[in-house]
Amino acid sequence: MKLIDARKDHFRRLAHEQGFRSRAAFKLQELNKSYRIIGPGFYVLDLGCAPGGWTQMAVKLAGNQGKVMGVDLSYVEEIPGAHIIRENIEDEHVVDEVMTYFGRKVNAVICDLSPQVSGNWSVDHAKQISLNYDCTKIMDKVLANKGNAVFKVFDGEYSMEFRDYVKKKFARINLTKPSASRKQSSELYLVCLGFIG
Ligand SMILES: C[S@@+](CC[C@H](N)C(=O)[O-])C[C@H]1O[C@@H](n2cnc3c(N)ncnc32)[C@H](O)[C@@H]1O
Repeated sequence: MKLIDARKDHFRRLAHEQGFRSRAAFKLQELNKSYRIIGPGFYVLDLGCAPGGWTQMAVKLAGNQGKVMGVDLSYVEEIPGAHIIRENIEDEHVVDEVMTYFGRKVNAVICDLSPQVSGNWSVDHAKQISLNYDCTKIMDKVLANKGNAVFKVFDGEYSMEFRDYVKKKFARINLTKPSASRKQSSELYLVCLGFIG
């Protein structure tokens, strides 16, 4: 077995053992250990949440006093402790649904969006970055002052432009790759701390 397959297998097994729906949950856990994106009592919005690994991890990190909402185009099976809506994040009314559910601004927005991949990297990359810009439109309206965010980024031509766009909105940002993410995949995570608005 190749090393990459062994690592994938390791995180898949771990996800199964610990009841997480995707091994992606461990990427969020690892990022959170380094950057404390989500703390106890946080209100968390998860954009592009299916099948729900990040949402499950967010529920765990935010604890009993926290509140978590997930949004996805796809159906997501119920997750105890989270409110899930099936919506397109490009639709403007998502903001209203978010504010109605939380009743106030949130402490963290987590975005792990991927478009339907075509196999043509430049097209997939451009679409993924465009989804991230849509997330920032929601984020600008719902994230509280000093809140945190994380974005998956398909690395490519427009990544740095996106990083620079987001940079102005936060006190601190860092583009990083958790070890739970395959080395071969061109995905990075942009961690953003201290929303300035
Ligand atoms: C990599 S998956 C997310 C995995 C998730 N974080 C987890 O841990 O289980 C990316 C998701 O983005 C969703 N997505 C893509 N475009 C979307 C859109 N316009 N609105 C809502 N969700 C979208 C996809 O349906 C897909 O479920």
